[in-house]
Amino acid sequence: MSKPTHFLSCDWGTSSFRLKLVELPGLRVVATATSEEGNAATFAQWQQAGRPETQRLGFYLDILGKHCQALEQQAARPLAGVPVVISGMASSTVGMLELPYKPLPFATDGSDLATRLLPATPDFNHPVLLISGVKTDDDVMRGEETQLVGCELGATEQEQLFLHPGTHAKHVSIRNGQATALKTYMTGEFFALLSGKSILASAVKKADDFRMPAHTEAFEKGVRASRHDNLLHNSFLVRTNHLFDKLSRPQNFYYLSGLLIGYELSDFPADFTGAVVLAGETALVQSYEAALDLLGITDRVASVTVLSAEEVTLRGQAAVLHHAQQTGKLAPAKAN
Ligand SMILES: O=C(O)C(=O)C[C@@H](O)[C@H](O)CO
Repeated sequence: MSKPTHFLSCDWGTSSFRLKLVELPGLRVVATATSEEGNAATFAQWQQAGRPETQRLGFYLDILGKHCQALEQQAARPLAGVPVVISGMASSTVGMLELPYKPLPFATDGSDLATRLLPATPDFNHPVLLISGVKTDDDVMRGEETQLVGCELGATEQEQLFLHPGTHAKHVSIRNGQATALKTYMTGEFFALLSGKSILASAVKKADDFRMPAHTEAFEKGVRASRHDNLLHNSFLVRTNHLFDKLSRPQNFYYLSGLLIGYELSDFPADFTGAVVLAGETALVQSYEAALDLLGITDRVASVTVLSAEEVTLRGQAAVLHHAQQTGKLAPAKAN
């Protein structure tokens, strides 16, 4: 038996599927497959198929298997036996196999997260390590716990705050190597609903050039507005900005974004002076960084460290895989 030289990293979220062939120990990505087959769409497909519950895992593994084959072709090497590590919503009610949440606190080195090993079978020739989420009495997360592990925070006495922007943004408090509290904000989901499904939809146009001065200014205007007045009132101004030609539709995109991120960050603990770790997709992280600055948070905390979603996902999954191998849950594979 020797240490594996690769693993398959699967980040299976609500709306997207990402599979990567990753080299160990350097975490270089060798091949990538992405699709819109997130857990919500896959679950809807599964329900439409009307097959018995006993076939659900196989249904999801077929999708995974199809992408493993695509990676095998891309990488031009056999991948049989290479372990797949899955984090995200695949362990939820809409995923391949529902696993119970691990109650907080959890260790930031990934050593005590709840996982399930699905051994390789003739139909699916990879062992699968499925990582479950974590919960408090009134909150949950699936996927971000693995990304938090990937931040490699270390066990310091200084309080740390993990900020993860997204559909369901997460704020997690950490001390002495333990994640102790969690709060979810539906910032991204509210943004999608307001900008896509409400009366504001015709006043907003998706844009991706935050650094354009007119866009940055509109974003900052939104963040500033969140410091006074009511969210329900301020959101309506997206419509009047458009009616009265005060902001263009792309500017309104950033104004609404600034508004919602500003309201989320108004919950940032006033007495927190520790280290902030901001991890997520580049465009969002950029906006949060700007908002933290504008709200004076950057100046009063010890540090703000920015990490990308990809690096923390890969590092987190590799750490959980390592623990599973150390504890004998997953036997080290033959050299692959
Ligand atoms: O476990 C669940 O069912 C969730 O809804 C968790 C969700 O908020 C993810 O953490 C991010 O989308």
